[in-house]
Amino acid sequence: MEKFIMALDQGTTSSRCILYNKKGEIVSLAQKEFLQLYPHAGWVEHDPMEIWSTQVGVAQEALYKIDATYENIQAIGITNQRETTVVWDKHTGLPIYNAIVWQCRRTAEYCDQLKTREGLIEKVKSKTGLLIDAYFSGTKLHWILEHVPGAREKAKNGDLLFGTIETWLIWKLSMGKIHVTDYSNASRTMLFNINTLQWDEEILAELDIPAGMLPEPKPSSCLYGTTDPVIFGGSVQIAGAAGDQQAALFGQTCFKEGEVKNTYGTGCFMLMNTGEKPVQSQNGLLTTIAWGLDGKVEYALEGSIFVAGAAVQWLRDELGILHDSAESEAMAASVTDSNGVYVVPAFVGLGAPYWNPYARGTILGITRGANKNHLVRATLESLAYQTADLLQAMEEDSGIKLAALKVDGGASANNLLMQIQADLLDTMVQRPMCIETTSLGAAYLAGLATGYWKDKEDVVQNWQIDQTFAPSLPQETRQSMLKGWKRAVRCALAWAEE
Ligand SMILES: Nc1ncnc2c1ncn2[C@@H]1O[C@H](COP(=O)(O)OP(=O)(O)O)[C@@H](O)[C@H]1O
Ligand SMILES: O=P(O)(O)OC[C@H](O)CO
Repeated sequence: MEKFIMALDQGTTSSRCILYNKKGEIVSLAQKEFLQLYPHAGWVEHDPMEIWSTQVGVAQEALYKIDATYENIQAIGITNQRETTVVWDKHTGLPIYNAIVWQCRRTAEYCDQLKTREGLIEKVKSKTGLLIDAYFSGTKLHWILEHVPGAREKAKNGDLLFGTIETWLIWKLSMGKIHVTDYSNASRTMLFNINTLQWDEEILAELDIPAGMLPEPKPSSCLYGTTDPVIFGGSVQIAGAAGDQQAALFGQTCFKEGEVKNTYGTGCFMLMNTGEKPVQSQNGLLTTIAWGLDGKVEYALEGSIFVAGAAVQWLRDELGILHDSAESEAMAASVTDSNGVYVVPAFVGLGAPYWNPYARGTILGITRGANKNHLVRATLESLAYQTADLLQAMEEDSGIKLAALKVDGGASANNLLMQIQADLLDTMVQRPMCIETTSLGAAYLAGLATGYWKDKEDVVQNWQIDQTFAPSLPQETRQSMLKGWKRAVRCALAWAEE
């Protein structure tokens, strides 16, 4: 009987299940979008039960589509939107509040307070590799304990559990038996010491978080346990887990130091493998755990952009000028440039390298001739400009001049965007055949733990180029476009300062 690896990819906007064969080819795929909740300006939530029901639903659908059963599945690998925080009652299995999503800014003021505590900024940076920011799980967890009636007391009594999304899914898949996280996800909480690979007691005390509610940290490729037989009709091994951006780095087979990928999804995330040593950024990048595998841990430098494909969704859902995201390509290609229009999609503040939670979205440079096609083009360009900011920071931190950028994620399907990206970076952009590298990475991690693939060399050969985009813009035009972007960003930041 042919065996596959099941990758569960729980993203910000949809839950996906993909079954992979040995060649890393997709044999079945099912996907379901779920509700985005915006209870206040700058707040973002998901319903954890909807995350679970869509995720288990697409898993069953992916099996059903090819007439497969649990017996065809060698192992499950999970990858997930990171930082998003769930707290649930361990007796009832019910969340006590909605999941607070990574994009949510509700704890920005609390972060400002934390930053005034003596030595805490430096401590957080050296221990966790992160900055103090509302992006990470720690302050979201603190918010739930402070604001949900009775939560703090229940947590002290040991009745509540915390998890990022992979933890929540593993707990649900095992019907409450397994409470674990992997190192890559743990490294996004601002509570995890990336040097000792343990929850950091000093930071837990600063944020008043009881250690008893935290999951057990484990490598990203190992046997966590099995699913409860009720879910798929029989038990399946759960053997891989990683945050989606680290999983994409793995799926792109960036196994060597200095290799970089950029993923264009809801947000946009550039990661560079820095090997077995954590590298501290001087330019607003994060130090994070790439994965724990083969008894060791590897690290990455990361640039995080909060709004990328989400800006295209905004054109579709809030402005109604697109029917679907893919239409952005034809509309943007119908004009030769953005006609001087700049969009800074700082809808939830700005991430790397600016780290300003109060910045807000701006549209600049509008003249009477500007039309909706220019606006769409300027929005696509904003993804490429933000990426250019990251690459500059990464090259300065690492001292490495990139020869080519490997890309993936939903919006990397947009050829015009990829061409604009190559032009603005003045660097080759390489798109692989499989742009579902996030789920592929999770599949590899699970497959390596269970002997489906032998070793990393066994999967490298699966990576194949679909298209390369070469830079073709005159230097003068490029420099003037980048200069305009910097001015536009200053305006978005100035709004915050007012
Ligand atoms: N052809 C396209 N052009 C521009 N943006 C696109 C295109 N296809 C998808 N997107 C954007 O990519 C995002 C979806 O990518 P995906 O990798 O599935 O994201 P996530 O994992 O964050 O849910 C959406 O925000 C969507 O607007
Ligand atoms: O849902 P994505 O793919 O945009 O990824 C979200 C990131 O994990 C947030 O850190």
